[in-house]
Amino acid sequence: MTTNQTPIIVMGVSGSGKSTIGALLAEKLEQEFIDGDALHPEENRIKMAAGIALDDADRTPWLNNIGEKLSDSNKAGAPVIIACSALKRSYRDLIRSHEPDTLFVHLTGGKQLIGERMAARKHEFMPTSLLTSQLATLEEPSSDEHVLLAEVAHTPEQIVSDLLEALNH
Ligand SMILES: Nc1ncnc2c1ncn2[C@@H]1O[C@H](COP(=O)(O)OP(=O)(O)OP(=O)(O)O)[C@@H](O)[C@H]1O
Ligand SMILES: O=C(O)[C@H](O)[C@@H](O)[C@H](O)[C@H](O)CO
Repeated sequence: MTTNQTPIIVMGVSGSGKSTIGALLAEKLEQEFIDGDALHPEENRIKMAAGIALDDADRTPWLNNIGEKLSDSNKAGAPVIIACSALKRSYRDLIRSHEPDTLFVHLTGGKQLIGERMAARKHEFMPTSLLTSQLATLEEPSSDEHVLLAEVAHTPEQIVSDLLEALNH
C-alpha cells in the first residue's frame, strides 16, 4: 500500500533494533530504507570503534545530513525511513527543523536484553561497551513529539504489525 507514506526516523539506543525494524517497516510501507550508520563521517566511525562516545559536535553534521534526506525525499513525494539513534530532544528538534512532518518510532527496552543482543551480533564499528553511554544520553521523546513507541522484547514481526496498525495500514 503506498498511501499514508510519511518520513520516519526509527530511533533508540545502539542494539535496540533500528536497522532490523526500519528495514522491515520500509518493506511493508513500500518506502526506501536508509541506515543512518552508513551516513556517519569516517571520524565518527573511528571514534566509536575506539569505544569513545560521540558528542554533540560529532553528531551535528550527521543529523543535518539525515534531516536533509528526510526533507528532500518528502518533497519529492517518496519519503524515506531512516535508522538513527536520535537520542536527545535537541537532536530530534534539529531533524524536525529540516522536516517538521517526521514521525519518530522509538524502540524501547531494558539494558540487559539489548546488551545481550549487541554481544551476540557483529557490527562494523559499534562496541557493546558504548551501550551505557547510549542509555545515559537518551532523552525519551515526550508526548508533544510525534512519536510511536515499540517494545524491543516483542518479535520484529509483532512490532511492525503493531506499527502498521497504528499507522492505519
Ligand atoms: N525485536 C527483536 N527481537 C529479537 N532480536 C532482535 C530484534 N530486533 C533486533 N534484533 C537483533 O538484535 C541485534 C541488534 O539489532 P539491530 O542491529 O537492528 O539494532 P540497531 O539499533 O540498528 O543497532 P546499531 O544502532 O548499533 O546499529 C541484531 O542481531 C538483530 O538481529
Ligand atoms: O548517536 C550515536 O551515538 C550513534 O549514532 C550511535 O547510536 C551509532 O550510530 C549506532 O547506534 C551504532 O550503529
